[in-house]
Order: sequence, then C-alpha cells, then structure tokens
Amino acid sequence: MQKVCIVGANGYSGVELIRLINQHPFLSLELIVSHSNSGKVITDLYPHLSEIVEENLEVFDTNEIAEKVDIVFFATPAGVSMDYLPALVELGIKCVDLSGDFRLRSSQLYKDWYKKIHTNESYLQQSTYGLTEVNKEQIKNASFIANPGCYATAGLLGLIPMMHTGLINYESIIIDGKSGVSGAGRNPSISSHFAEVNENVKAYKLGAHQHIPEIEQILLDHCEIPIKLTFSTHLIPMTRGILCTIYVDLIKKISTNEILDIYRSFYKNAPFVRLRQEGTWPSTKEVLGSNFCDLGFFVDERTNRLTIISVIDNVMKGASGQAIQNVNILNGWEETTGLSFTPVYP
Ligand SMILES: NC(=O)C1=CN([C@@H]2O[C@H](COP(=O)(O)OP(=O)(O)OC[C@H]3O[C@@H](n4cnc5c(N)ncnc54)[C@H](OP(=O)(O)O)[C@@H]3O)[C@@H](O)[C@H]2O)C=CC1
Ligand SMILES: CC(=O)N[C@@H](CCC(=O)OP(=O)(O)O)C(=O)O
Repeated sequence: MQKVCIVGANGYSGVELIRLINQHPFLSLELIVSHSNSGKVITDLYPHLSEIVEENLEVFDTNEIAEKVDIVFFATPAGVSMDYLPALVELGIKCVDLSGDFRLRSSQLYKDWYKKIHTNESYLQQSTYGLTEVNKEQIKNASFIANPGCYATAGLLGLIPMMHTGLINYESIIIDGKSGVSGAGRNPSISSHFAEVNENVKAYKLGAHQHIPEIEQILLDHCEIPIKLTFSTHLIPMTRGILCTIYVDLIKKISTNEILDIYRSFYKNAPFVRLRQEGTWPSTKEVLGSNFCDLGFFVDERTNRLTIISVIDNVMKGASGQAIQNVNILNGWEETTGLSFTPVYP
C-alpha cells in the first residue's frame, strides 16, 4: 500500500483524485491539502463525499507530508508546485504535478506562455512528461512526473503516430479543440458563468494557449522537425469532455484503413486507447467518466487531408485518471489498476 497526499484536493481534479484513490486497491489517502479552505471538512465543500471521505483539509507543510506519505499529487494552479515540489522530490517523495509548472523544458518558454517567472528552473530538465502511452519506459523510473495538459493529451495521442510515418506535411497541422467548462476549474469566473456558457460556443486564447508550446515540444521529439502548430480552443456548454479535430495534410495517397493499421500498431499495448472503425467517429459521451482516449479517422481523397477525431474526459484521461495511470506504471502495477471504468452513458 502506498500512502498519498493531494495538494489542491478541493479543486475539480483534486476531488476526482479522491474518487479514484478511494477505490484504488494499492493507494490510501492520508492527507488532503488546500489553500484558502484549509480547516474545513471536504464534505462541507463536496457533500457527495458524505460517509465516503470526510477528512479535514490541511495547510501545506513539507515536513508533515514527507513524514506521512509516499506519493504527492499537485492538483494546483500554475505557479504553485514550482515552489513546493522540489523540496519533496529531494526528500525522496514521488510527485505527480497536474499543473503546467514542469511540462516545458525551458524557463523562457514558461515565462512566455504562462506569464510567470519559474522559481525552480533546474527542475524543468528533470521532470518526466507523463503522456503514459508514449513515455511508459521513462515513467517507470521517474523521480517526478509532469502530467500533460488536457488538450495536449487529446491532441498528442491523436497526432503522434503520424509523426513517425513520413506521410504528412509538417507545416500545416491544425488542432481544433473544444472543452467542457470543468476544464477551467471550480473557481467561478465571468467566462465560466452559466449565462455566458449556456447555449453558446466561443473561441478563447487563440494563439496564446499554454498547450501550444507543450504540444510543439513533444511533437519535435517525435519528428525532429520544429512544428508551428495552429491550435484553436473553444468553450462549449458541457461539463466534462474534450473533442479535438485534428487536420493533417498527406503527402502520399493512403486510405483510412491503412491509417488505422498505423494506429493499431502504435497503440497495440495501450489499453486506454480505442480506435473507431472506418466511417464512425467518437463523441465525448463515449468516454465520459473513463480513462479512455477514443480516436477516429477520415481521409478525404479529394483534398488528400487526414482528419483525426480524438476525445477524452478532461478530468480523467486529461488530468486525474492519467495521473493515476502514471502512478501505476511508476509502482510497477498493471496500468489499468483502479481505472477500469465503463464510460457513463447516456
Ligand atoms: N480541470 C481540468 O480538467 C484539468 C486541470 N488541469 C490542471 O490541474 C490543476 C488543477 O486544476 P483544477 O482542479 O481544475 O483547479 P481548481 O481551480 O478547481 O482547484 C485548484 C486547487 O488548488 C488549490 N490551491 C490554489 N492555490 C494553492 C496554493 N498556493 N497552495 C495549495 N493549494 C492551492 C485550491 O485550493 P483553495 O480552493 O482552497 O484555494 C484548489 O484546491 C491546474 O493546474 C489545471 O490547469 C489539467 C488538466 C485538466
Ligand atoms: C476550459 C478551460 O479553460 N480549460 C483550460 C485547460 C486547463 C488545462 O488543462 O491546462 P493547464 O494544466 O495547462 O493549465 C484552459 O484552456 O486553459
């Protein structure tokens, strides 16, 4: 049994971690930490946890955490874990950071896209990027894991198998992403207000989304060509779910079925990636509450363009589910341990 602490336990991804850890056979929840809500009982904020988890939210204390637990999840906004995670890693505690603080390898990139100065830049080079299906070997020996962003997870799982093929034009890749509102976290804001989101679809952060450099950095690892990605994000009137429509220009003639073969081979050992047969494409409801990423494909023979549809549940595979999947790998457990949920439907 590994003992666990969640920092930021009362946010959306924190409370999803509570749900997952509570039914995981090898993880036990020892400590939950918040910021402005420390002192409160978690059920004051989340009555759905009544008679299941009724712990107090504590103040962050490095020594107490290091004494009590083996693994720490940071489910905190950008700019928090960079101050706290390094000391825990130094003390031998395994950490998984759900924020963007350790995903980018350069502090300049972090400053440019997160508009913050990184306070522990030497750690940027030491993190392991936790896109499980792609980085499994590195994750096994990681001292700490930078869990990918939600859009980055959907976009990269959809794109990476094509990056190795030599079949695509690397200069014209487009990801069109759409997210449910839980992706913005629990803190209310004007942009997530019901009246702003309901019966509305809007683009946001065009050309400025923090997942652009994250995706470009990982794509570079896979094709050794610097990619300038067009990435558009949209907020849609839905609670959970991300759908990315990815457009890739092909430089050779290839059928949808041959594309499917490429993905079948790439994901042959990936229990959470499911491929749709030709002529059907996944929707967000088909992965709701689960750790699956479902992919569908269409080659338009008129334009010689490949469209990839990638869907995930942003709080699961996009955040807490993938964080648990990474902890499973880190501990040498079956990667599906505690994650074998059938999606919720309808
Ligand atoms: N929601 C999602 O779908 C996804 C989220 N992420 C990332 O995961 C992280 C958490 O997101 P989410 O759960 O949505 O966010 P929320 O806004 O819902 O929750 C943030 C949590 O962090 C806590 N917190 C804030 N500042 C501090 C601090 N200085 N020290 C300790 N705790 C602090 C808050 O505590 P309090 O309320 O008490 O102040 C709260 O518990 C973010 O970095 C986000 O970008 C990544 C992928 C998907
Ligand atoms: C709907 C919505 O606002 N979504 C968030 C996604 C947050 C996330 O996954 O990103 P980081 O972990 O990189 O902060 C956004 O687009 O910024």
